Amino acid sequence: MNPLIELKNMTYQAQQKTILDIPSFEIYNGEFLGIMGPNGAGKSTLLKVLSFLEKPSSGEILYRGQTVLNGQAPMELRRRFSVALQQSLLLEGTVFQNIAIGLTLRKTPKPMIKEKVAHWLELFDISHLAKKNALYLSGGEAQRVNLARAMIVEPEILFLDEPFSALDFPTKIRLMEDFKRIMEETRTTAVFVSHDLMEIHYLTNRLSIIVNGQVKQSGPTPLVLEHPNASTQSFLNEWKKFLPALTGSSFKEEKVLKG
Ligand SMILES: Nc1ncnc2c1ncn2[C@@H]1O[C@H](COP(=O)(O)OP(=O)(O)OP(=O)(O)O)[C@@H](O)[C@H]1O
Repeated sequence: MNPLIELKNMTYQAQQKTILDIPSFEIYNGEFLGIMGPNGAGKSTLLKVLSFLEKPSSGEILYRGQTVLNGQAPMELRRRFSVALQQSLLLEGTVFQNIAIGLTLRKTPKPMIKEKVAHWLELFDISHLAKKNALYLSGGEAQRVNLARAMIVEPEILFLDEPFSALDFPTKIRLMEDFKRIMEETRTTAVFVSHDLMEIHYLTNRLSIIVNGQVKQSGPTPLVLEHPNASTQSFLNEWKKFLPALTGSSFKEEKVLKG
């Protein structure tokens, strides 16, 4: 199966420092890919390169097997993706208007916009907020609007950078449950940067661990969590202390150490 996006020998440099050095990386159709790693590892930068928001310093980006010239995707290609960040960045106007933005920009006919916004308001359980000023929402409500705004354009890939991390625990759990159901129903491909192992475990089916700008381990999420390699175990073991059930309480360090 051809990946949707593929990186080959990609580096990203800033201020004479190599931030990312990634020989190969793939995003496959239909997967929910997690990207996890310590602070400053390069997760957000990788997400920006994959979503064409940042241009790599060297290497190649392929979209459906075709090289994207200079890693600089045309607007037509960038519009196939959506990005949702930790801060919901909602604009002055109603919730309805905020969710409609992507369709308005694409000059979608008004009756269709109305129909689609109603559909996504319902899916995210925020129909009652449609006429509310988007700048006066709670954190959980604002993030629901943010995700509905990203999903309404039916992106080929949804890129998420810590969208749940500012939410209190009960709000996060409720939103993650709804979000997971929506992602499964729509079969949307997603790439999800998170610090939080619980979020990664709950949502993703494949996981890449980034340390110091390099991909140190990739694989099915449960496998990576249960069997970290020599490069990822010190990072994952920190989590294991607090969430033994997620990483496998019987996780066998001795086994990994022995190879
Ligand atoms: N434009 C830039 N100029 C200089 N340094 C940069 C630039 N962009 C990123 N960096 C540095 O690259 C490193 C990786 O940053 P990035 O935000 O991608 O990491 P991260 O893994 O997402 O971090 P966190 O988990 O703390 O959000 C950091 O040390 C950051 O300071």
